[in-house]
Amino acid sequence: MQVLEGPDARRALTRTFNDLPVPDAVLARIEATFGEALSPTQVAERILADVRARGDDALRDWTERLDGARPDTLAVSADELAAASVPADLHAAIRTAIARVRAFYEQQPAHGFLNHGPDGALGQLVRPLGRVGVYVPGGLAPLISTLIHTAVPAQVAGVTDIVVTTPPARDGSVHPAILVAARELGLNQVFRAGGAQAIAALAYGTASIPAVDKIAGPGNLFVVIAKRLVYGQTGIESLPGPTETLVVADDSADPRHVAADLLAQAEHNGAEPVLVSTSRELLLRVQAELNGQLEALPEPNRGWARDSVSARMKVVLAGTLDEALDLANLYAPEHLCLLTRDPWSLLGQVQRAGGVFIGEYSMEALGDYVAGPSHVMPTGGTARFMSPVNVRDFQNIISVVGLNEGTLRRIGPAGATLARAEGLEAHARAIESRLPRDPA
Ligand SMILES: NC(=O)c1ccc[n+]([C@@H]2O[C@H](COP(=O)([O-])OP(=O)(O)OC[C@H]3O[C@@H](n4cnc5c(N)ncnc54)[C@H](O)[C@@H]3O)[C@@H](O)[C@H]2O)c1
Ligand SMILES: N[C@H](CO)Cc1c[nH]c[nH+]1
Ligand SMILES: [Zn+2]
Repeated sequence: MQVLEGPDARRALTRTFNDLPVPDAVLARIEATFGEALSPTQVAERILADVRARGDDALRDWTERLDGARPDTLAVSADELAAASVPADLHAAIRTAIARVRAFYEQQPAHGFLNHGPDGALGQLVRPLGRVGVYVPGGLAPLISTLIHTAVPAQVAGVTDIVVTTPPARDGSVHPAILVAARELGLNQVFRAGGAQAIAALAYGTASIPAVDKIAGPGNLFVVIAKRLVYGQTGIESLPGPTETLVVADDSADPRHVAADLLAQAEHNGAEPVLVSTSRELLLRVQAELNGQLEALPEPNRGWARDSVSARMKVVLAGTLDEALDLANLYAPEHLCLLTRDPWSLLGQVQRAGGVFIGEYSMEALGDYVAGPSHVMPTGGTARFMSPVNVRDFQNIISVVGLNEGTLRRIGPAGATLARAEGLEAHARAIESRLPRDPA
């Protein structure tokens, strides 16, 4: 285990989304699939251009090539949706998750205002977006919860037209629990498409899949890079890519729990686990725990988690908790987990993270499912300027200006003066045309 300290730790935790290293396994799969060494961006560009040009035919070809399935119909039929079923405990858990996430977002202030005062009226109208696309990852694992954690905030915002895409299994089916969750949410537009090809379909539209006003939801590198590339053609909520968890732990932390929390996220595709501790002793004990817990995982999870731990895990020894928090803010993790003697005392120092998980009973894995806030959170350092999925992502704001004559008289001259300072004479005259003329 290489333990980073001081400037080495700062260097290792400094990053931007644009220069994230691409895992060797991803590069190897690209070369095997495309027969040449391309970057994920070049791959995404190729797929986007092809789907834009050839629509559903391209979508079917890429789905066959990348997911090994060639579904006859891209849309999940109403009968298929109605027939989907899961064991009763899973069905109940889906309902619990929906209720918890809905109850959380119903508390988010998301209304506008319109103040009629002495100036006339000024305000903001808040309107739900028209049509929204929700990407549900399904490469390694069918992320049932992600559908809930993306669609519910959109519904709370008032969006009624929601289009869901998710990669199909090799037999062309969509996981029944995703269909049950869609049904519970009242969603009936579900399509079999994953990766960059799904993002292309949502952005440009195809004969089967309608173009949307905004695409939300997380995914692997190909998905988030494709989202960034289609931004402008359509909206995107953020760049929630391969997951990452930074645990800050002191000597009071239980190494079993620290290891469990790191491994829980390590089993996601391309995940990056980071441990920052003020205790060298704890780092050693967590390392031993990690090895033991890894070996106890079943396959394929063991393989997924081992890849993240061996290829990307970072271990940092900080001099103090202040330094630990400083490093966490620099890294701006998707998840920041505080496992220290007094975790609440650190909250004031948290500046940049997708979500902060405080203490023993708020493990991030619970946040993935039923805590309440959406688990769709910015990664790759983008938590410096982006936020977890929330109601505001699914609304637009329209400014309202309805001033009266008295206000025009009072503030009009300042407007005209600024217009002339900008060299914009027509602006100034438009303002002055409604001002009373100077009697002189
Ligand atoms: N940040 C968040 O909020 C958040 C939430 C949930 C999941 N995630 C992340 O979502 C990701 C899910 O990844 P996944 O791979 O399991 O599912 P995914 O659905 O994101 O990606 C699968 C798709 O990737 C495409 N693909 C795979 N290899 C390719 C290649 N070589 N070239 C072109 N396209 C290729 C295929 O089309 C496939 O359908 C994980 O990295 C996970 O951490 C993030
Ligand atoms: N931890 C992932 C990224 O926040 C979300 C997830 C879904 N299912 C399990 N985990
Ligand atoms: Zn997770």
